[in-house]
Amino acid sequence: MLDTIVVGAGIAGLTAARLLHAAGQRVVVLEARDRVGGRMWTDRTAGFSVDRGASWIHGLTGNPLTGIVAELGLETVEFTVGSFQAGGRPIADHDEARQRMDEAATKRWLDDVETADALFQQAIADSGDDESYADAAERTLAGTGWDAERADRVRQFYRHRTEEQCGAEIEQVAAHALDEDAIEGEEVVFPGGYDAIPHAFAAGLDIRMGTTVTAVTRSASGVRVDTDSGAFEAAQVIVTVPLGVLKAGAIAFTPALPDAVAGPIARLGMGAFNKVFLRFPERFWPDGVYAIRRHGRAGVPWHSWYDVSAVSGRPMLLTFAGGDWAREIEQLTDEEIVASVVDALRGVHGDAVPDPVAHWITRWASDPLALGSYSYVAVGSSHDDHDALAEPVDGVLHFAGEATYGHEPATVHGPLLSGHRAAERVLGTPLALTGLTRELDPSS
Ligand SMILES: Cc1cc2nc3c(=O)[nH]c(=O)nc-3n(C[C@H](O)[C@H](O)[C@H](O)COP(=O)(O)OP(=O)(O)OC[C@H]3O[C@@H](n4cnc5c(N)ncnc54)[C@H](O)[C@@H]3O)c2cc1C
Repeated sequence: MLDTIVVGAGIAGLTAARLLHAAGQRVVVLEARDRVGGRMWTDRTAGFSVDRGASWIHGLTGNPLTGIVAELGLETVEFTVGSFQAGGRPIADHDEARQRMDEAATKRWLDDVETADALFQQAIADSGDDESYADAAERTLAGTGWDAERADRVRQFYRHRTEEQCGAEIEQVAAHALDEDAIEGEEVVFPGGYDAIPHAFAAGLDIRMGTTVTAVTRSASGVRVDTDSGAFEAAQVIVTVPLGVLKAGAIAFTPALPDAVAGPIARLGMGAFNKVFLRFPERFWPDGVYAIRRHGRAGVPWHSWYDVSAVSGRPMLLTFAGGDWAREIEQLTDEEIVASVVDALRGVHGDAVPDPVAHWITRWASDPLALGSYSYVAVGSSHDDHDALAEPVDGVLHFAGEATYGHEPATVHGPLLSGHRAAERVLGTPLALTGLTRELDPSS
């Protein structure tokens, strides 16, 4: 019998499997896809890297990924988005009439965001668990005494914040959802592709690709894991599939999961966030800005385009769709999506925008092995629900992965740390995180 089965070869599963293997356990990883990395997925079909899932290390300071990247010798490029902060990097802002805002107008807007954010923190602190981010935002804006147009610009900024950070509409997200989102400092991306990390972690592990888990049964002697290609037995199992997969009931748990775990699965939200990369024959946007942004009215999609030329070495822009819009575009064809993005860009830059020569579009919400992009604290849930989801069940079933790490959900380092925590619980002993990149002895 195996010591531990790990379900899912994303960063959480691979971290857990690697630490357990290094500790001498017999471990098998069951992965439904034909690749490792899960939501870390680099597309290299065009001869350069396009990260369809995670791109950024958010906050290098105190981040376990920082040391891992150094040990693996991976190339990075500094590209600080500041977790959707308003200021910082030079952004070419455009007003509702699509005119480039001058320095004074941009500063006025940034000052407004800063003023509102200070009030917003208090409004959030005063909010109960059943109140939404939208409720707190409206209370804040009402307190500013601003006219409708001025308040609406900041309102749209808040909407975009939850769409991008949570993959959800502002009304769906709990007022306290972003309380723990305090990632500061420099951020980097990977010209060679972020999935170099999961590929390095996978080396030396027994990973059964193309193996879809359908059921997990607990018994006095351990666990039985049924898949579409046979059953596996082990003393313990770590399940790292995305929250969307758990919510859909794609894996049958017997006996049924206790409320302490089933409750968080039901209460937490699974957001949708998609990327659209467009490669152009030449640059048409100004040098020295890291994004083009237009201030829109409610319901107007495509508002920010990030210059990712430094990553690919080609003239490329990246834009995002989050929340309802992310789910809507998944029903459109690639051609319809590209036309819609280009139309919005031409609204800003006019005929200077040539037809793109290539595009990459993600559809994470309809991917059956993700069913969304990342989790968020929905109205009625709390940050504690993330960690409650990881509480061991009957001492043999553990959950890990993005949605189980309350301190840093929706990141890469959060699930990495959740895999570390699960491995420690399986062994019942503290484990050093160092050594994740060390070569594994395949004979052990
Ligand atoms: C578009 C997008 C952009 C992002 N950007 C960033 C970013 O810039 N920075 C950042 O830090 N984070 C980012 N994230 C979040 C980050 O990618 C994820 O939080 C992280 O990769 C999740 O790792 P995980 O191991 O928890 O899950 P996953 O990577 O999803 O791994 C779970 C694995 O389980 C497998 N699986 C599912 N069902 C089954 C089954 N029934 N049987 C067997 N296997 C199964 C899946 O195929 C998958 O490989 C982004 C995510 C998305 C989608």
